[in-house]
Amino acid sequence: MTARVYIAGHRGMVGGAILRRLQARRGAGEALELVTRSSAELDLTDQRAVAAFMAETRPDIVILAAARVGGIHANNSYPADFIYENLMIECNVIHQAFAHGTRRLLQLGSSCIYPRAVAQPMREDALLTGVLEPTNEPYAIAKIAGIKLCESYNRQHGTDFRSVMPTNLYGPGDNFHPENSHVLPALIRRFHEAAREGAGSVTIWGSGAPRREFLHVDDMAEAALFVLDLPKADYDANTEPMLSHINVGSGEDITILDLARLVARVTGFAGEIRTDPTRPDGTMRKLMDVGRLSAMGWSARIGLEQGLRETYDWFLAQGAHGLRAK
Ligand SMILES: NC(=O)C1=CN([C@@H]2O[C@H](COP(=O)(O)OP(=O)(O)OC[C@H]3O[C@@H](n4cnc5c(N)ncnc54)[C@H](OP(=O)(O)O)[C@@H]3O)[C@@H](O)[C@H]2O)C=CC1
Ligand SMILES: C[C@H]1O[C@H](OP(=O)(O)OP(=O)(O)OC[C@H]2O[C@@H](n3cnc4c(=O)[nH]c(N)nc43)[C@H](O)[C@@H]2O)[C@@H](O)[C@@H](O)C1=O
Repeated sequence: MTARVYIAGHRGMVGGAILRRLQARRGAGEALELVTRSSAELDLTDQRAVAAFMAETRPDIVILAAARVGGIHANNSYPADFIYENLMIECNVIHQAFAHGTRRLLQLGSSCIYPRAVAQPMREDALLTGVLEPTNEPYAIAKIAGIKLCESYNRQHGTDFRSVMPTNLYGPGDNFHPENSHVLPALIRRFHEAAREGAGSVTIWGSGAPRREFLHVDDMAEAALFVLDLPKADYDANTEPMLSHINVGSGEDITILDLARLVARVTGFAGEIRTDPTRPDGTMRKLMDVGRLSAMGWSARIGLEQGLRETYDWFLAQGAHGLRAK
């Protein structure tokens, strides 16, 4: 029987990578009907619109990769947008999927759900054990609510709603906005422009000392579908009813200064790298414990330098007009 799969957020970096992978599987003969809507066609913060869409399409499977997403500056500048839009999207999609008989759902959270001073690497059971990082607390609260929505519907209604918690992601389709993006695309753009203009120095935000873990979006898409495809008994055997989320990461982290040096090398920038202490560092370290997922049989394949080079090639191929405006 053909499975109808709704990919929410298919125009985004992660949703796009998941869609490409599912299209390839359909092309290889798997019985899949893929349903997509842009935010202009369906605003997922609109409860009535989401209810009508779910009633019309009745997806068997929902992949929730739509969210209000941004880097440290965007999170810090628009906290109301980040908490409101993400809570609304999650409530509407998860509830209406339940109400219209979706048999399995996978939603994406984030590594920022964990307390800011938590032991590294961060285990799934560190959730709700301490104070969150203030620069992204509203977004993190919404992402924690997403996990608890899934768990609550599973416990009360017997649904099969799952959550993956990705580390910092990058790759083709990323947002290269100079202020609102995450660090990796921001640095690709800044170092590329500096190399092209022959600038003597590039300034990165904060002290350069924070450590981050980066995962290529193609690895992320593969991991998401790996978790989605697990038989329910296997998912349940590896999680607990009230601790049901699964970390996804590469298992390796790097300082922001070393990341900047790597980006400089890849983009051909040979000048000085300066730091800007007036910009926030955010959490000093975020490294996922990926033991739960690797015990199930998945681990990352794309190394940071290889992934960075591919992403830079994609960035160059877009030209200035192919990049997102905000
Ligand atoms: N990027 C990262 O480093 C990380 C991402 N994540 C999570 O992964 C998921 C995907 O992120 P990513 O692909 O990077 O984000 P993007 O910003 O690339 O994509 C998000 C997508 O969500 C859609 N969307 C946003 N608001 C609405 C709305 N109101 N109605 C309908 N659609 C909406 C947008 O659709 P449209 O284009 O049609 O407007 C957009 O394509 C998110 O849940 C995010 O929190 C987790 C950890 C790290
Ligand atoms: C995925 C994750 O993303 C966000 O958290 P974050 O990890 O702090 O994200 P970031 O990529 O923006 O920064 C990482 C580090 O890098 C430094 N940094 C240097 N120079 C630039 C720079 O030019 N831009 C940016 N954005 N950061 C820079 C920056 O100061 C910080 O120390 C949250 O949205 C959170 O909610 C979330 O889920």
